[in-house]
Amino acid sequence: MTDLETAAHEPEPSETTGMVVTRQAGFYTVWLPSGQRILSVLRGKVRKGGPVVAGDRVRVRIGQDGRGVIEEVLPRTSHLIRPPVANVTRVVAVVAGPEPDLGWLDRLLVVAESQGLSCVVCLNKIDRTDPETVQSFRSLYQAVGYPVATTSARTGEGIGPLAALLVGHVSTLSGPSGVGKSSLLNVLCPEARLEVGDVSARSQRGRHTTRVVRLLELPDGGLLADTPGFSRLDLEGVEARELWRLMPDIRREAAHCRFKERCLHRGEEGCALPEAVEQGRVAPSRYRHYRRLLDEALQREARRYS
Ligand SMILES: Nc1nc2c(ncn2[C@@H]2O[C@H](COP(=O)(O)OP(=O)(O)OP(=O)(O)O)[C@@H](O)[C@H]2O)c(=O)[nH]1
Ligand SMILES: [Zn+2]
Repeated sequence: MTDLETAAHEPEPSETTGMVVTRQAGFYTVWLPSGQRILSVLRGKVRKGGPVVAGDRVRVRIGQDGRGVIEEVLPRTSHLIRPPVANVTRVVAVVAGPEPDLGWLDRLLVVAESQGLSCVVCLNKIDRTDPETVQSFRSLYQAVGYPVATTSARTGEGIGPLAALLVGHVSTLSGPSGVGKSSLLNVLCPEARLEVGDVSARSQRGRHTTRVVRLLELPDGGLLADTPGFSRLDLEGVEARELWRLMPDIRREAAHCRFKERCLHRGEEGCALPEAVEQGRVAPSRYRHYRRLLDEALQREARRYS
Protein backbone atom coordinates (compact mmCIF):
# COMPACT_ATOMS: atom_id res chain seq x y z
CA MET A 1 0.00 0.00 0.00
CA THR A 2 1.40 3.38 -0.87
CA ASP A 3 1.51 6.29 1.55
CA LEU A 4 -1.26 7.99 -0.34
CA GLU A 5 -3.55 4.98 -0.06
CA THR A 6 -2.87 4.69 3.64
CA ALA A 7 -3.70 8.36 4.01
CA ALA A 8 -6.98 7.88 2.20
CA HIS A 9 -8.12 5.35 4.81
CA GLU A 10 -7.28 7.50 7.78
CA PRO A 11 -9.66 10.40 8.25
CA GLU A 12 -7.75 13.66 8.62
CA PRO A 13 -8.44 15.50 11.84
CA SER A 14 -10.67 18.48 11.19
CA GLU A 15 -7.84 20.83 12.11
CA THR A 16 -4.17 20.27 11.46
CA THR A 17 -0.98 22.04 10.45
CA GLY A 18 0.62 21.76 7.06
CA MET A 19 2.81 23.62 4.61
CA VAL A 20 1.71 25.66 1.62
CA VAL A 21 3.38 24.13 -1.43
CA THR A 22 1.81 26.28 -4.10
CA ARG A 23 -0.70 29.00 -4.66
CA GLN A 24 -2.83 29.55 -7.70
CA ALA A 25 -5.58 32.11 -8.23
CA GLY A 26 -6.60 32.39 -4.59
CA PHE A 27 -6.25 28.66 -3.87
CA TYR A 28 -3.48 27.25 -1.77
CA THR A 29 -2.32 23.66 -1.88
CA VAL A 30 -1.45 22.59 1.65
CA TRP A 31 0.73 19.56 2.20
CA LEU A 32 -0.23 17.67 5.34
CA PRO A 33 2.10 15.52 7.47
CA SER A 34 0.26 12.45 6.09
CA GLY A 35 1.43 13.32 2.59
CA GLN A 36 -2.05 14.35 1.51
CA ARG A 37 -2.51 17.66 -0.32
CA ILE A 38 -5.61 19.69 0.18
CA LEU A 39 -6.87 22.67 -1.73
CA SER A 40 -7.52 25.55 0.66
CA VAL A 41 -8.66 29.13 0.81
CA LEU A 42 -7.70 31.85 3.27
CA ARG A 43 -9.85 32.91 6.18
CA GLY A 44 -10.54 36.64 5.76
CA LYS A 45 -8.48 37.75 8.73
CA VAL A 46 -5.47 35.78 7.45
CA ARG A 47 -5.73 37.56 4.10
CA LYS A 48 -5.43 40.91 5.86
CA GLY A 49 -2.17 39.79 7.47
CA GLY A 50 -0.27 39.99 4.17
CA PRO A 51 0.58 37.48 1.45
CA VAL A 52 0.75 33.78 2.25
CA VAL A 53 3.54 32.18 0.24
CA ALA A 54 4.92 28.75 -0.59
CA GLY A 55 6.75 27.38 2.44
CA ASP A 56 4.40 28.98 4.95
CA ARG A 57 3.40 26.67 7.77
CA VAL A 58 -0.29 27.05 8.39
CA ARG A 59 -3.06 25.88 10.67
CA VAL A 60 -5.83 24.60 8.45
CA ARG A 61 -9.40 23.50 9.13
CA ILE A 62 -10.73 20.79 6.88
CA GLY A 63 -14.40 20.77 5.94
CA GLN A 64 -16.68 17.83 5.10
CA ASP A 65 -15.99 18.39 1.41
CA GLY A 66 -12.26 17.87 1.96
CA ARG A 67 -11.47 21.51 1.24
CA GLY A 68 -9.37 23.47 3.72
CA VAL A 69 -9.58 26.90 5.24
CA ILE A 70 -6.28 28.42 6.36
CA GLU A 71 -6.93 29.78 9.84
CA GLU A 72 -3.48 31.00 10.77
CA VAL A 73 0.03 31.42 9.37
CA LEU A 74 2.61 30.19 11.87
CA PRO A 75 5.72 32.31 12.51
CA ARG A 76 8.32 32.18 9.73
CA THR A 77 11.94 31.28 10.32
CA SER A 78 13.03 32.94 7.08
CA HIS A 79 11.46 34.75 4.17
CA LEU A 80 12.98 35.11 0.73
CA ILE A 81 11.55 37.92 -1.35
CA ARG A 82 12.72 36.65 -4.74
CA PRO A 83 11.35 34.04 -5.15
CA PRO A 84 8.72 34.48 -2.44
CA VAL A 85 9.28 31.40 -0.29
CA ALA A 86 9.00 31.17 3.48
CA ASN A 87 10.92 28.95 5.85
CA VAL A 88 13.72 28.02 3.46
CA THR A 89 16.40 26.28 5.50
CA ARG A 90 18.86 25.28 2.82
CA VAL A 91 20.42 26.96 -0.18
CA VAL A 92 22.06 24.82 -2.84
CA ALA A 93 24.75 27.04 -4.32
CA VAL A 94 25.34 25.70 -7.84
CA VAL A 95 28.27 26.48 -10.10
CA ALA A 96 29.41 24.47 -13.11
CA GLY A 97 32.52 23.17 -14.75
CA PRO A 98 34.73 23.26 -16.64
CA GLU A 99 35.58 26.54 -14.90
CA PRO A 100 33.39 27.07 -11.84
CA ASP A 101 32.75 30.71 -10.94
CA LEU A 102 34.12 30.74 -7.40
CA GLY A 103 33.70 34.51 -7.02
CA TRP A 104 29.97 34.15 -7.56
CA LEU A 105 29.87 31.17 -5.23
CA ASP A 106 31.68 32.88 -2.35
CA ARG A 107 29.46 35.90 -2.70
CA LEU A 108 26.28 33.82 -2.56
CA LEU A 109 27.58 31.93 0.48
CA VAL A 110 28.08 35.23 2.31
CA VAL A 111 24.60 36.50 1.41
CA ALA A 112 23.00 33.20 2.50
CA GLU A 113 24.98 33.14 5.77
CA SER A 114 23.90 36.71 6.48
CA GLN A 115 20.31 35.46 6.32
CA GLY A 116 21.02 32.52 8.60
CA LEU A 117 20.51 29.89 5.89
CA SER A 118 22.57 26.72 5.71
CA CYS A 119 24.32 26.06 2.42
CA VAL A 120 25.26 23.09 0.31
CA VAL A 121 27.83 23.71 -2.38
CA CYS A 122 27.29 21.95 -5.71
CA LEU A 123 29.60 21.65 -8.70
CA ASN A 124 27.50 20.56 -11.70
CA LYS A 125 28.55 19.41 -15.19
CA ILE A 126 31.31 17.19 -13.83
CA ASP A 127 30.94 15.17 -17.04
CA ARG A 128 32.75 18.03 -18.76
CA THR A 129 35.09 19.00 -15.96
CA ASP A 130 38.66 17.92 -15.41
CA PRO A 131 38.70 15.40 -12.48
CA GLU A 132 41.45 17.40 -10.80
CA THR A 133 39.26 20.50 -10.78
CA VAL A 134 36.41 18.43 -9.30
CA GLN A 135 38.68 17.08 -6.59
CA SER A 136 40.20 20.42 -5.65
CA PHE A 137 36.75 22.05 -5.58
CA ARG A 138 35.57 19.33 -3.24
CA SER A 139 38.57 19.66 -0.92
CA LEU A 140 38.40 23.46 -0.90
CA TYR A 141 34.77 23.73 0.21
CA GLN A 142 34.85 20.74 2.53
CA ALA A 143 37.75 22.41 4.31
CA VAL A 144 35.70 25.60 4.59
CA GLY A 145 32.99 23.50 6.25
CA TYR A 146 30.23 23.11 3.67
CA PRO A 147 28.66 19.86 2.50
CA VAL A 148 29.78 19.42 -1.11
CA ALA A 149 27.99 17.69 -3.98
CA THR A 150 29.59 17.14 -7.36
CA THR A 151 26.99 16.29 -9.97
CA SER A 152 26.11 15.79 -13.56
CA ALA A 153 22.48 16.45 -14.37
CA ARG A 154 23.30 14.89 -17.74
CA THR A 155 24.66 11.50 -16.59
CA GLY A 156 22.98 11.40 -13.17
CA GLU A 157 26.29 11.05 -11.37
CA GLY A 158 26.22 12.46 -7.84
CA ILE A 159 22.48 13.18 -7.85
CA GLY A 160 21.73 10.65 -5.05
CA PRO A 161 24.23 12.21 -2.64
CA LEU A 162 22.90 15.70 -3.48
CA ALA A 163 19.32 14.56 -2.77
CA ALA A 164 20.47 13.11 0.54
CA LEU A 165 21.67 16.57 1.59
CA LEU A 166 18.17 17.98 1.06
CA VAL A 167 16.19 15.49 3.15
CA GLY A 168 14.23 17.26 5.86
CA HIS A 169 14.84 20.72 4.40
CA VAL A 170 12.99 23.31 2.39
CA SER A 171 15.63 24.15 -0.20
CA THR A 172 16.21 26.48 -3.07
CA LEU A 173 18.73 26.16 -5.89
CA SER A 174 20.77 29.20 -6.69
CA GLY A 175 23.46 29.81 -9.27
CA PRO A 176 24.50 31.84 -12.29
CA SER A 177 22.60 31.43 -15.54
CA GLY A 178 23.29 28.22 -17.44
CA VAL A 179 24.90 26.16 -14.66
CA GLY A 180 22.09 23.60 -14.87
CA LYS A 181 19.62 24.57 -12.13
CA SER A 182 16.55 23.58 -14.17
CA SER A 183 18.27 20.39 -15.28
CA LEU A 184 19.09 19.48 -11.68
CA LEU A 185 15.51 20.22 -10.65
CA ASN A 186 14.27 17.83 -13.31
CA VAL A 187 16.50 14.98 -12.23
CA LEU A 188 15.91 15.59 -8.51
CA CYS A 189 12.11 15.81 -8.73
CA PRO A 190 10.19 13.57 -11.13
CA GLU A 191 7.27 15.91 -10.43
CA ALA A 192 9.10 18.84 -12.02
CA ARG A 193 9.49 17.01 -15.30
CA LEU A 194 5.72 16.80 -15.74
CA GLU A 195 5.70 20.53 -15.92
CA VAL A 196 7.55 20.71 -19.21
CA GLY A 197 4.44 19.75 -21.15
CA ASP A 198 2.10 21.68 -18.86
CA VAL A 199 0.92 24.38 -21.22
CA SER A 200 -1.59 25.94 -18.83
CA ALA A 201 1.08 26.48 -16.19
CA ARG A 202 3.37 27.96 -18.78
CA SER A 203 0.84 30.34 -20.27
CA GLN A 204 -0.06 31.46 -16.78
CA ARG A 205 3.51 32.31 -16.14
CA GLY A 206 3.57 34.40 -19.25
CA ARG A 207 0.55 36.38 -18.15
CA HIS A 208 1.69 37.25 -14.68
CA THR A 209 4.81 39.18 -13.98
CA THR A 210 5.45 37.35 -10.71
CA ARG A 211 5.86 33.68 -11.32
CA VAL A 212 3.99 31.18 -9.15
CA VAL A 213 6.46 29.32 -7.01
CA ARG A 214 5.89 25.66 -6.27
CA LEU A 215 7.60 23.57 -3.67
CA LEU A 216 8.29 20.17 -5.18
CA GLU A 217 8.44 17.03 -3.11
CA LEU A 218 11.76 15.20 -3.30
CA PRO A 219 11.36 11.41 -3.53
CA ASP A 220 13.46 10.78 -0.42
CA GLY A 221 11.92 13.63 1.57
CA GLY A 222 12.31 17.37 1.67
CA LEU A 223 10.90 20.12 -0.50
CA LEU A 224 12.60 22.06 -3.26
CA ALA A 225 11.46 25.39 -4.72
CA ASP A 226 10.96 25.16 -8.49
CA THR A 227 12.24 28.73 -8.94
CA PRO A 228 15.88 29.55 -8.32
CA GLY A 229 16.59 31.89 -5.42
CA PHE A 230 18.95 34.83 -5.02
CA SER A 231 18.98 36.08 -8.58
CA ARG A 232 20.50 39.31 -7.31
CA LEU A 233 23.29 38.97 -4.81
CA ASP A 234 22.98 42.14 -2.81
CA LEU A 235 25.44 42.64 -0.02
CA GLU A 236 23.11 45.33 1.26
CA GLY A 237 22.74 44.79 4.98
CA VAL A 238 26.15 43.14 5.39
CA GLU A 239 28.41 45.38 7.47
CA ALA A 240 32.08 45.50 6.47
CA ARG A 241 33.09 44.87 10.08
CA GLU A 242 30.90 41.78 10.23
CA LEU A 243 31.95 40.24 6.94
CA TRP A 244 34.63 37.96 8.42
CA ARG A 245 31.97 36.30 10.56
CA LEU A 246 30.08 35.20 7.45
CA MET A 247 32.94 33.14 5.99
CA PRO A 248 33.57 30.11 8.24
CA ASP A 249 37.24 29.65 7.26
CA ILE A 250 38.03 33.35 7.71
CA ARG A 251 36.10 33.33 10.99
CA ARG A 252 38.17 30.44 12.38
CA GLU A 253 41.44 32.21 11.61
CA ALA A 254 40.21 35.63 12.71
CA ALA A 255 39.73 34.14 16.17
CA HIS A 256 43.54 33.94 16.36
CA CYS A 257 44.13 37.49 15.21
CA ARG A 258 45.65 39.51 18.01
CA PHE A 259 43.86 42.68 16.92
CA LYS A 260 40.52 40.96 17.56
CA GLU A 261 37.47 43.11 16.85
CA ARG A 262 39.57 46.10 15.83
CA CYS A 263 40.90 44.30 12.75
CA LEU A 264 39.29 44.08 9.33
CA HIS A 265 41.63 41.13 8.57
CA ARG A 266 42.51 42.75 5.34
CA GLY A 267 46.20 41.97 5.54
CA GLU A 268 47.19 44.63 8.05
CA GLU A 269 50.70 44.32 9.50
CA GLY A 270 50.49 41.61 12.18
CA CYS A 271 47.02 40.33 11.20
CA ALA A 272 46.65 36.55 11.42
CA LEU A 273 45.01 36.12 8.02
CA PRO A 274 47.91 36.49 5.57
CA GLU A 275 49.83 33.84 7.51
CA ALA A 276 46.82 31.52 7.49
CA VAL A 277 46.72 31.84 3.69
CA GLU A 278 50.45 31.24 3.39
CA GLN A 279 50.21 28.13 5.52
CA GLY A 280 47.26 26.80 3.53
CA ARG A 281 44.56 27.06 6.17
CA VAL A 282 42.63 29.55 4.05
CA ALA A 283 42.50 29.09 0.27
CA PRO A 284 43.95 32.03 -1.69
CA SER A 285 40.72 32.34 -3.72
CA ARG A 286 38.64 32.59 -0.55
CA TYR A 287 40.85 35.31 0.88
CA ARG A 288 40.87 37.20 -2.40
CA HIS A 289 37.09 37.12 -2.50
CA TYR A 290 36.88 38.14 1.14
CA ARG A 291 38.95 41.23 0.40
CA ARG A 292 36.94 42.03 -2.69
CA LEU A 293 33.65 41.81 -0.79
CA LEU A 294 35.14 43.82 2.05
CA ASP A 295 36.20 46.63 -0.29
CA GLU A 296 32.75 46.68 -1.76
CA ALA A 297 31.10 46.87 1.67
CA LEU A 298 33.50 49.62 2.77
CA GLN A 299 32.81 51.64 -0.35
CA ARG A 300 29.09 51.31 0.16
CA GLU A 301 29.41 52.43 3.76
CA ALA A 302 31.59 55.39 2.76
CA ARG A 303 28.90 56.49 0.29
CA ARG A 304 26.21 56.06 2.90
CA TYR A 305 28.00 58.24 5.46
CA SER A 306 29.35 60.88 3.09
N1 LIG B 1 27.31 18.58 -19.99
C1 LIG B 1 26.35 18.94 -19.15
N2 LIG B 1 25.45 19.86 -19.50
C2 LIG B 1 24.50 20.21 -18.61
C3 LIG B 1 24.45 19.66 -17.31
N3 LIG B 1 23.42 20.22 -16.66
C4 LIG B 1 22.85 21.09 -17.51
N4 LIG B 1 23.50 21.08 -18.70
C5 LIG B 1 23.19 21.90 -19.89
O1 LIG B 1 23.46 23.26 -19.59
C6 LIG B 1 22.52 24.13 -20.24
C7 LIG B 1 21.85 25.03 -19.21
O2 LIG B 1 21.10 24.22 -18.33
P1 LIG B 1 19.87 24.79 -17.49
O3 LIG B 1 19.37 23.68 -16.64
O4 LIG B 1 18.90 25.48 -18.37
O5 LIG B 1 20.61 25.89 -16.61
P2 LIG B 1 19.99 26.97 -15.59
O6 LIG B 1 20.96 27.14 -14.51
O7 LIG B 1 18.61 26.55 -15.20
O8 LIG B 1 19.96 28.24 -16.50
P3 LIG B 1 19.08 29.58 -16.35
O9 LIG B 1 17.65 29.18 -16.50
O10 LIG B 1 19.59 30.47 -17.43
O11 LIG B 1 19.40 30.15 -15.00
C8 LIG B 1 21.54 23.20 -20.96
O12 LIG B 1 21.96 23.10 -22.30
C9 LIG B 1 21.72 21.87 -20.26
O13 LIG B 1 21.43 20.77 -21.08
C10 LIG B 1 25.43 18.67 -16.95
O14 LIG B 1 25.48 18.15 -15.85
N5 LIG B 1 26.35 18.37 -17.91
ZN1 LIG C 1 43.28 40.46 11.58
